Amino acid sequence: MNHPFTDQSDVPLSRYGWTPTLDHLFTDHRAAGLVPARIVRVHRGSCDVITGHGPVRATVPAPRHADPEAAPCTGDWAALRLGQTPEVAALLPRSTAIVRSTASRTSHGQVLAANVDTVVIAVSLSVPLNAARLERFLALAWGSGTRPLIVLTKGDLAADADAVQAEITTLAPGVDILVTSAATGDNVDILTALLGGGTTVLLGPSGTGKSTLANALLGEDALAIGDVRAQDGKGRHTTVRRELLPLPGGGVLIDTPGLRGISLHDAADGLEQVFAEIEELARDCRFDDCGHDGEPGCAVRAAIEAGEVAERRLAGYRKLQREAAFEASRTDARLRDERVNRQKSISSHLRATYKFRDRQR
Ligand SMILES: Nc1nc2c(ncn2[C@@H]2O[C@H](COP(=O)(O)OP(=O)(O)OP(=O)(O)O)[C@@H](O)[C@H]2O)c(=O)[nH]1
Ligand SMILES: [Zn+2]
Repeated sequence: MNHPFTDQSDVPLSRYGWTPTLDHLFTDHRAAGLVPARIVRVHRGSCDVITGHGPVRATVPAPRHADPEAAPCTGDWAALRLGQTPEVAALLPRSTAIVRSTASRTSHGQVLAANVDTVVIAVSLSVPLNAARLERFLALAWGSGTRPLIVLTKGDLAADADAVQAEITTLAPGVDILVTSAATGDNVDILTALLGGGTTVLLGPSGTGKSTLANALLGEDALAIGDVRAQDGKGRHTTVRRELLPLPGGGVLIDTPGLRGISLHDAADGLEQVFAEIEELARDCRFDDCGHDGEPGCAVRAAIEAGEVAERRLAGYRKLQREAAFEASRTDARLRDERVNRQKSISSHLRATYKFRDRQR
């Protein structure tokens, strides 16, 4: 029997997530002489892929669509035309796509990773929970068609991991929550089991412990090992980072700079990017807290009057500003409630302890 999936040449590719279902989808491509490959990293006009016979640098033909979402990205399955210059001939349909959301409605999203099964949302137990931010990450995971999994990191530093876990349970019903510690190795094996053979990405704010967790999952200092020294065209050495790494127990981990940089709660940052020209002008207003509403010496108004900036740009800017302020106040209120609740539970715990001691006397 020689089923293509059991063919020896395809065995390494199964380590990168190739399944019988994908193999079935590939039937026509195979008949056309193309070979399957998974995209490990994207460059301008080319990409690094892994095939059943090892890594290949392949060219990517100029896009037929203006839509950047149609461009290949890390995690995509490609149909490769081998030869003198290997070429990505087609992409298989994506099962999921993590798209960077843009505040501007007209611009297309940018796909950061494709065919991801599980989004691990890393939440540090060493700092107060930011519920609004967690909600944004959850929305991103669900919206991408992936399964979110909340991993509470730095369990060894937690004041009260159970309380945080309880709060998150009410926030994210039905989502698995796992308390881990890379320092003690707690629950890393369970996380490995939960991820199974699928494709995983780690999301979360900087300093949450994503790299540390990735290394624990990879079983060695593999993120560092994943950096390969390579020579570029001019003979210079550069560090090439693999952005898709096989996990020892099966499945793969995707780690791209785009995913690392994703920060959804920073609405203010987004504002500055989307309305850069208004932020720029506002710096020249006479008053620091200028509302651009008829104040003397307002540079934004002056620009509108001069026809340099459209009135509706200011209106859009104001709308987003209100949304950002609302978001921030919601977070602040949550944090306040949380502190109060934590204090309450600490006091009631202390009361119970004292009562118990009194009875012992
Ligand atoms: N005590 C303790 N410290 C941890 C744990 N996991 C990570 N850290 C520490 O937290 C710091 C940040 O960890 P990283 O893994 O670099 O965090 P990151 O999320 O990858 O950060 P970025 O690369 O900025 O996105 C490091 O100093 C780690 O040693 C843990 O389980 N327990
Ligand atoms: Zn002004």
